[in-house]
Parts: sequence; C-alpha cells; structure tokens
Amino acid sequence: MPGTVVPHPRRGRQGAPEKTTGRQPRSGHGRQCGGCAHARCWVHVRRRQQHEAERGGERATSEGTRLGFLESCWYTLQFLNKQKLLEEIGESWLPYLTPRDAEFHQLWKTKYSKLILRTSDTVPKGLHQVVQDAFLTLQKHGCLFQDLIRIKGKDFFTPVSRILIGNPGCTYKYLNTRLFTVPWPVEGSKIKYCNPEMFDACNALMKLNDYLHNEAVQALKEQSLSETKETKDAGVTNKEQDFSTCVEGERTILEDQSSSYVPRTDCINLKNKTSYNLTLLNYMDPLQMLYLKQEPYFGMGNMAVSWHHDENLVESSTVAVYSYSCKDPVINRNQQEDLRGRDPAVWHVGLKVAWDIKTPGLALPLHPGDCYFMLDDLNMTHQHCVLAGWPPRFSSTHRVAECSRGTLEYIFRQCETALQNLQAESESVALSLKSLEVTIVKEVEGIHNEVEFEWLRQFWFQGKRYRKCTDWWFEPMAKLEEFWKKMEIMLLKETEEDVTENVYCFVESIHKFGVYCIWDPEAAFSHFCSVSTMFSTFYINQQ
Ligand SMILES: O=C(O)CCC(=O)C(=O)O
Ligand SMILES: [Fe+2]
Repeated sequence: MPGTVVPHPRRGRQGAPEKTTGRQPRSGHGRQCGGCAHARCWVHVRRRQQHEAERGGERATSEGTRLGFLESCWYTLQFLNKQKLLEEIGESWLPYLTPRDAEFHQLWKTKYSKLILRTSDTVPKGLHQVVQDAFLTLQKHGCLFQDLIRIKGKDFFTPVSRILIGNPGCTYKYLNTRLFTVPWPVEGSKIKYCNPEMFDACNALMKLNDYLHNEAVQALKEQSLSETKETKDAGVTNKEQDFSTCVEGERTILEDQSSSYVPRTDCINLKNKTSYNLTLLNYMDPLQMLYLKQEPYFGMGNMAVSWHHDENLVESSTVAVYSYSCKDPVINRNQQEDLRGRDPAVWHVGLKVAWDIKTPGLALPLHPGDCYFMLDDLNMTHQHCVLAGWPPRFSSTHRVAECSRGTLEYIFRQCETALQNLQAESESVALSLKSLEVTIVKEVEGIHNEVEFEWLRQFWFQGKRYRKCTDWWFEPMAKLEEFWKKMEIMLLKETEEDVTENVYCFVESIHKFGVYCIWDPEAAFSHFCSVSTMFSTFYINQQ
C-alpha cells in the first residue's frame, strides 16, 4: 500500500505553496538503483536549494544554483566592465550632446540613426487626450507600483512605479520579476474591469498600441528605404525590391508601392518585430523622491531609470515609447540657453553605445506627448536611460515581449504534459503515476518547479495589486494551484519510491560490504560510503 500523502496547507503570508515532506517508506522494491541515482540526486539538490532559499527568506528561482551561478558570472562581468569604464573615465565626464550642441543632429544621424522621434504635434489630438486620461485614471485608482527587482542577488524597489497592460494571459519578466498583464480588451475577450474608467484606460492604451505599431512599421520602412538609397548612391547593387505587396490579413500594410516594394519575408519580419503584445507603464514624480541616482558617466544629472538594455524582447524588435511629462517647463529652457549640458527641468531619454567611451552620448529632450522609437537592434547595440526633469511624468513603453514561456496558454500546456503521467485509480481517489522513468519524472519536476516559482510565487509575491484593475488572473491562478497540488502528490510518490530504494540499497550495500570485504576492502569502503552518503543526504533533505 502506498503511504498516505497529506499535502501541506498553503503558506499563509504570500499564499505560495510550501513543499511537503514525504518520509513514508513503503515495503517492496522497485527499480535498480544504478539507473535512478542521477534522478535522485537531481531531486535532492533541487529540494535542498529550495529549502535554503526559503530559509533565507529569498524568492528562489526555478533554475536553482545553475542559473544563480551563470547569473552571478554575468553580473560580475558587467560589474567589471563598468569598473573598467569608470576607471578609464577617471575624474572627468565623458562628452554627450543635446540639441543645444551644433553637432547634435550629425551625431544622431550617424551613431544613433535607429532612434526615431515623433513629436507630439504628429500624434492625433484625440489619442493624446484618451491616453493622458488613462494615465491619470490608473494613478487615481492606485494601480501603479514600485517593483521589487533583483540585481546582483540584491533586492531593490524601482524608483518608477509601474503597471503592465497587454494581451490577456501574457506576462513579462524583467530583473527577475514576472509581471502579469492587466488585460486590454482585445476583440472577443470577456474582461470584467473594476469600473468603467478602468475599461476606458486599458482600451486607450490598446489604441495607442495600434497607433505605435503602425508608426513603427512606417519608420522601419522609411529607414530601410533610406538605407537602400544610401547603398545605391554608394554604387552597391542592393537586393531586388520588386516583390509582391505585403499583406497583413486582408489589409495591405505597406502601401507605398510607387517607390518600391518590400520583400514578403521582410514584411513578415517587420510585422513580427512591431506587433506589441504589451506595454509597461512608468510613472515618477521627482519631487516625491528623496534621492535619485546620478548619471555616472556623462554627468547627465538625475536618473529615473538607470542605463540598461530592455530584456526579454523578441530579437531586434522595436520598442515604442509615449512620453507624457505633466507640464512643459518652457521658461526654464530659455533661461538656461547659455548653459551646457541637458536642461535639468526637462525629461530626456539618454542613449549611449554599449561599452564604448569614444562615441559621445546623446540626451534627447522629451516634451509632453512626444513618442520615440528604438528600431531594430538599437536596444542591443546601445543602452538607454531616463533622465528626470522636474514635473511628474508617465510613459508607456510598448514591447514585443518574448513570451514563448510566458503565457497562460503555455503554462497550462506544460501542466497538461506533466499530468499525463498521472492516472486516477478507479476504485480509490488515490492518484498514481503511470511511469517512473527518469526522464519523465524529471520533466514533471521541471514543470512543477516552473508552475511554482515562475507563476504562483511570482504572482502572490506581488500581493493583491492585480485586484485593483480586474479579477482576471485569479481564476487561472487557482487552476494552476490545483495543477501544482496534483504534481506535488505525483512527486511525493516518486519520492516514496526513492526512500524505499535508498533503504533497499543501504541494506543491500551492508550485505555487499561484507562480501566485498573478503577480497577488496577499498571497494567495499567506497561503495559503502557512497550509498550511505546518498541515504543520509536523502534523509536530511526530507527533514
Ligand atoms: O520612460 C521611458 O522613456 C523609458 C523607460 C524604460 O526605458 C523602460 O521602462 O525600460
Ligand atoms: Fe528601457
């Protein structure tokens, strides 16, 4: 008879599930120990890591130490790079340009050509209105939160407050925090918002998303045409441009057929790299901040967001940003005409070539309603930061998030795969495993971890923030928790098998020890040690 397995009650504080212990050896013996030794090890190591992480009050990651090690290598490398840069700079600042400098436009054109600005006057007035209302609604209802992020193993709150809005069921992970989209009302979706204003806000951001998508397509097209022209001017034969029109569904998205056609594959790329699935909204009122980090390389002043590359995006996808600083401090700009450097009253986006101290940086002022685009691979080749001005400011940053492992659809599919190894016994409610094969059990463990660490913990860790806008996520989260519980039971069964086998191996080993002793004491000793270590490690891990 299998031992009775009682799942633990969920952990109260974060609602995150707690691991159960399954120390119930059962009689009988199943498999050969050699084949499954690796699997056992893997299970134990993982449980120990998790146990340690929990004891330290940390938010563990599903990948455990392996990822932790790679992560710390990456951070060390970044740290060393940064140190090297700072050393090279010494006491002085690196140069950067603003529109006040004569060479600003030349620098922009040559070194930052994939940064595109669309000033507010090019954006439809009606769109400005609904988007700005949406920002204020979200703020009024307390929907923006400072995120607890993790950098170099340390936790920080972001200076900016944020909310993620986007396709239903989509998530976006940045700096070890997975954010869950407040769904915008895509066609055919049934979303219950907390109030009608919230619907309007999400709808407005979806409209902005469509607008920015079209603008990005246009900008990319223009850019590719200007590149084509430049190569032609330089006398280089470029690829043929006489391809069929580019169609998005029934609609032609690239209509300018008179100048040139864009190849179909390029069209698909273009669409994939501008089809934003979410937007991360930022808000900060500098006057409410006790302290803001100073830009370290160029002396650009207060930073709201430090230098970074946006992570977790589809490769070479465009990022589009709508910027709304609540007042435009025009007077100050005139007063500071003769000063050098950027106007500290005005919000700017700062750009620099990654790990390069030769190319001057760029600080581009952003006035209320301006939009900027980081086209193609600009986000990879360059870093950007946000330089704070004086008024409060919102921004909506539209992204093509790489969410092959970041949607509800995906994680439910994973659960389905894992639960295929579960069979309900007809005469009892007890659940049992169809296969104890190492690869299958390992896969289930992986999925179990993924659900727990990437979804349940991440969701509950952020408290009840998602309730502020809609209850959309609570039903799928409850479902995921059900799946998690089933997997927990499955894995406990596997663990029981482990216990049995360990006991069996241990006993057998003692027996073998006696046999070995006669002709090979060394082998007997090492055999005994390895098995007993395995057994005691297992036992300790089950405490
Ligand atoms: O607010 C902005 O202009 C950009 C913010 C940003 O870089 C980010 O959220 O990743
Ligand atoms: Fe960014």
